[in-house]
Amino acid sequence: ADAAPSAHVTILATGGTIAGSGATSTTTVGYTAATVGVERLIQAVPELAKVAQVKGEQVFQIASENMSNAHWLTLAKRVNVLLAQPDVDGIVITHGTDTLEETAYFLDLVVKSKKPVVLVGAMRPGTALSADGPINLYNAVLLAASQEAVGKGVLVAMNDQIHGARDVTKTNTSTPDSFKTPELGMLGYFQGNKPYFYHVSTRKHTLDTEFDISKLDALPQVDIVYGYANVSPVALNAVVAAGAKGIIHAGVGDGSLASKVLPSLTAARKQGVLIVRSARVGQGIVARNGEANDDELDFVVSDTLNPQKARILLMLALTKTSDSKEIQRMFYTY
Ligand SMILES: NC(=O)CC[C@H](N)C(=O)O
Repeated sequence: ADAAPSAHVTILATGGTIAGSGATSTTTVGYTAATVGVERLIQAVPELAKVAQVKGEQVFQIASENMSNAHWLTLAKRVNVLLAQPDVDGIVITHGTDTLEETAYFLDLVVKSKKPVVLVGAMRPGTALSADGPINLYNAVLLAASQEAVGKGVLVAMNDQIHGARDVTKTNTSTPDSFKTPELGMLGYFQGNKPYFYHVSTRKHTLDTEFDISKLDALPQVDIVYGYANVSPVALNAVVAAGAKGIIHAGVGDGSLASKVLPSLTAARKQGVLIVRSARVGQGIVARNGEANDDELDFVVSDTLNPQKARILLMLALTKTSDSKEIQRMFYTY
């Protein structure tokens, strides 16, 4: 018999379609997410035992549209405790795909370890024909058990591809190839039971960040307001009235600010609310002093972060400082 694999990987299960089940084998929408427990996920892929000694923990059992700041703090603290143990070599987190990229980026900024952390989900429930969960989970464990993944930051394993937390995004509502890193590029592939890396991000992550959530039990309120034709400041004003400490403006184009919205943004900034100019487009740079005079307005630009990831960085930034120049530096660092 083969010797047992030496790497120890803990699977933290949080719910999603990877733990979902549908009425029939052709049910690929309208199924129920977050029903199958972590032990059954592990039992469904006996091949995992060939690549790592696997342990499971059910951290949550939710659809990821319900992921909250509180869930993130609980999850990140658990990840840091586990990775500090000598008998844990890597972590896999099973997750709903809707906010998987957000959880991945949050962890990328707060995990204090070089050991691999890999997020994985599925686009089809386990009951479906050609369910993608089992192979995705197998690849994720393979990656978390690998030396290649050490020091690469938080990774996402989907559809035989390896993506980096900062730049990956869900691009399709339902197809198995939904996760992509358009333009900036995925990091690598799985093939023949091995991960292969080709790219690394130039941005800092994990051990090289300045963020420490170990003593936090809440994160500052940061909300996103969307730009569109015929926009009014109603949504923005509501968010400010609700007490937001920061706002991500998901502007049209390269982060343009409509003249009907600008006065409310300026007023919010004067009240101390941090304003980040981001773009709903999803790719490309929002340039400082490009589409608006950010120096004069005292706004921050998101660089290439999409709005939902800019929200995460701004929340963490606000746990350290309210200085807009410092926060701008962080947006060019992470
Ligand atoms: N494919 C999925 O995982 C989507 C299921 C659910 N909406 C979630 O994100 O948890």
